[in-house]
Amino acid sequence: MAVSVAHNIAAQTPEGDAVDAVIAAGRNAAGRHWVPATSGNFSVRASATHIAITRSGVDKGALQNADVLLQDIDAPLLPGSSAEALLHVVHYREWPQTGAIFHAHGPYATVIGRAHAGQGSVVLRGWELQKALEGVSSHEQDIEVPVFQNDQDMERLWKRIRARLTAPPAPGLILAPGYLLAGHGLYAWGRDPKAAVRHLEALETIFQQIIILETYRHDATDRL
Ligand SMILES: CSCCC(=O)C(=O)COP(=O)(O)O
Ligand SMILES: [Zn+2]
Repeated sequence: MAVSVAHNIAAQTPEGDAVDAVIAAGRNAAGRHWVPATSGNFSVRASATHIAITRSGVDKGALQNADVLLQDIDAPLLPGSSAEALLHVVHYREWPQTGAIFHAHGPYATVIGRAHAGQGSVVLRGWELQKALEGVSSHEQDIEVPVFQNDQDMERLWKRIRARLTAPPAPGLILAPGYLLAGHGLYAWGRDPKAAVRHLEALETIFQQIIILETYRHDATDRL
């Protein structure tokens, strides 16, 4: 089945649960002011071959079942799907263990991505909240969050993202379960929706803490 709209999907099925999880993720993100002006897109794996994903251009804080599509990850993208649906579908194809991908336009992630576009990554170190990321057990670990220049051509953008995520990380660095698009926002994923939202929240909060720290240091220097 290539085409399906979620208002026809029965509750308490893997597909129905995936739709519910997408709606809950959108509402949560809107409550945190991470998806202003219809931004952001959310997907949850329903099976080995299908994901539930948000329609394009809808308020992600007011999602209804009809705003969620059931997409076959090996089929062409459904009409009306998210403008960034390709970044979701190809990720699920490449990494079968990914259970949810959440994309938000939180202010701190968006600004940090733009500030670090020239370096191509942000390295996190010294933040206790790093331990909310899968596989991280210490604030002393160096976590690399890749940063990509924004691009409206999703195929070209995905080629750059894939090349980076499949390359071995530099010695001593662990790749975060997320990446930044400069001046655009943050993609984060996890084995299930709970892990994906934890990663989104941890990264957005650490970026906020970095910006507060840098502002504080800058202000303190001005006072000297
Ligand atoms: C209005 S924000 C511009 C598009 C975008 O970056 C986004 O995340 C939302 O796009 P979608 O097509 O998924 O609604
Ligand atoms: Zn976006």
